[in-house]
Amino acid sequence: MDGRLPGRDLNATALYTLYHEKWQDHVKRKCNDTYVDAAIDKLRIHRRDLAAKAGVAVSVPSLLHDNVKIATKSLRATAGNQEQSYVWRLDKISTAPQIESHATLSLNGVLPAPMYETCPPASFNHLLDWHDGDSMDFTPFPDDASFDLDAYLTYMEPSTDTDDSDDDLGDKKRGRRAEMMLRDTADDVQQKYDISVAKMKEVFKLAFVMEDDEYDNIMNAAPFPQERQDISSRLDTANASSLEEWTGSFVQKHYCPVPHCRLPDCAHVSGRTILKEPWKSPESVARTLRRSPSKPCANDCYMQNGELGADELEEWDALRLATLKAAIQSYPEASSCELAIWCHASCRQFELQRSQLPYRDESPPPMRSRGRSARRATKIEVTNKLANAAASAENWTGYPFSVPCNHAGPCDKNSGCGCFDTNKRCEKWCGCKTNCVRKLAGCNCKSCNTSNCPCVQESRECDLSVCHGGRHILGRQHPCCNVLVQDGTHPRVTVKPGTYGWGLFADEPIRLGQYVGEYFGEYMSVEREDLEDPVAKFIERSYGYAATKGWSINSANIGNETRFMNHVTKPNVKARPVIVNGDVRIGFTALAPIRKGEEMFLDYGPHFFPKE
Ligand SMILES: C[S@@+](CC[C@H](N)C(=O)[O-])C[C@H]1O[C@@H](n2cnc3c(N)ncnc32)[C@H](O)[C@@H]1O
Repeated sequence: MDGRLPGRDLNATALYTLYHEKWQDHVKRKCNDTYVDAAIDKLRIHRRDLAAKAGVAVSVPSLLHDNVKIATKSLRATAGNQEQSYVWRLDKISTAPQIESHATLSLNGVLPAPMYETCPPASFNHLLDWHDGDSMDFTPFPDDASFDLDAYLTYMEPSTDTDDSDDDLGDKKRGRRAEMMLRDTADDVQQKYDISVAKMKEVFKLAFVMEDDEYDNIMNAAPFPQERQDISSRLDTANASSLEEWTGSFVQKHYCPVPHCRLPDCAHVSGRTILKEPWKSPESVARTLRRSPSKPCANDCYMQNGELGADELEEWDALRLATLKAAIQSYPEASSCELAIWCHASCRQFELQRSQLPYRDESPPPMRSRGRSARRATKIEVTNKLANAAASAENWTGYPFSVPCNHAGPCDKNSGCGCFDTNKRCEKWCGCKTNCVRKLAGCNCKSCNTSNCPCVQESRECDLSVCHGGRHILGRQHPCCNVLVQDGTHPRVTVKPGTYGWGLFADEPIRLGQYVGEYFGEYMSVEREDLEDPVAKFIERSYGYAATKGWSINSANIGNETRFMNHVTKPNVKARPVIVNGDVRIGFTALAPIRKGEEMFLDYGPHFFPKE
């Protein structure tokens, strides 16, 4: 017993009492801009207290920035028995006293960088299911003792004012205010009652008679303490030897393999309990290795409803069959119950298709190719006009990633085709026929290292399952130079105090032109990024990288080491946005040879730092 009341005691009256308390709190607090300032102050005080406790020793190394030698000060401090490394940065090369910003500590005008410099790792870009305008709450690494979650959540509360007009903004604010109060109530309920989240959601829905959308918004984002803690405890730091390994296993545990699904812990993930082994491509596939499920699954299980009949066999296209093979090859011992989601299929249908496979599977390793189309690439089947439109990311509308179309008839203006409407190419995941003119037929070049390659011309990486008739395999008979992002091989790098706060350093020599990594983060609409701007200003760091006109990839809340690359006007690394299977991704390559231990820099462009 943890002192909580039994869940059955939570009736509507008890719930309303809690809700009413929240409502009164809210009225008292008068959540307005002053309140947001107070939250920032709280964070400042927290940091100052932490620093005040520290024993201070200062060393003065010097740094070379844009060929100017700058003296910097770094400070190591001890808080309790824990040594902390504070990073100090020079805001301006000036001896004039500076205005204090996020901390009251200052040393000759040098300001400490904020402490929460790390965040959960990502190995692909994410869009949240409650998205369309919302963003992920910042979740620091569990080792970041200084991060004050309460203060942060308070800070993130929407500011409210007395604006009672009926305009959209007023409605939106009122809606969000109600949402906050309900979330706080949910939080309280979990602390007071021994009740499962599922049960609590039920009670809420009943008591507040919510619309489905409204209910989902609140419940998906509710900071249930238990679920929150789970996220950090699920990051298995102890058993991972590198950030990459950690990232990889985190993603595998929390994201399903369905290409366009980017929902952390989606229904597929919660339904799967066994697929948590690291991804490896096995030597061969033997069906005898397969585990037998102990009970039928909920996805129209093959163990139910009698013998599987050949007449139930659906006609699957080459991509789906290749996905099926890739799934089996990756997890030979997994049952069809576990793998069916790879093909968006029922477990019964998956099992049937599986039974048609030869005993040994000869398909290529899944990391190299998500699917293998039987289609031969002979010529480019699209008009120049379409190619030009697709090549210009700036002209795109809608999401910066592929949303498969699915409709009757050809992909034209009459069919309600999303790809047509947003002027994008159809991808292999799309529901249209393989000969759809909006699909890129792939290239037929030798190695795709010139601008003659039609994929390169459209700023796309080659699709190894389509280009060269599906035989365009890295490092083999038809080597391809245009799959850097998909291949993902990059040199080792280290994150440590750099020229401006944290920086990224080469851990091994890097060749000119070598691929150095990809920028991962959260897909954020421009509107959302504007809302996050005060936070970026407060922490004095921005992590948004424009992917298209309306969207950026923002690593403020989730990202990888590349988020630590600082800016100079003569950089040694350059970014190259590229379309990979319909998604805009940002890869980096070296602009010059980089020595081991050298800091890696980007040019953020003319708009990042406003002109003085
Ligand atoms: C993408 S982050 C780079 C990593 C960052 N240094 C950190 O500690 O997390 C971008 C932020 O780094 C800092 N920064 C990078 N280059 C800078 C420069 N040349 N001058 C001043 N600040 C810079 C700014 O605070 C900027 O918002």
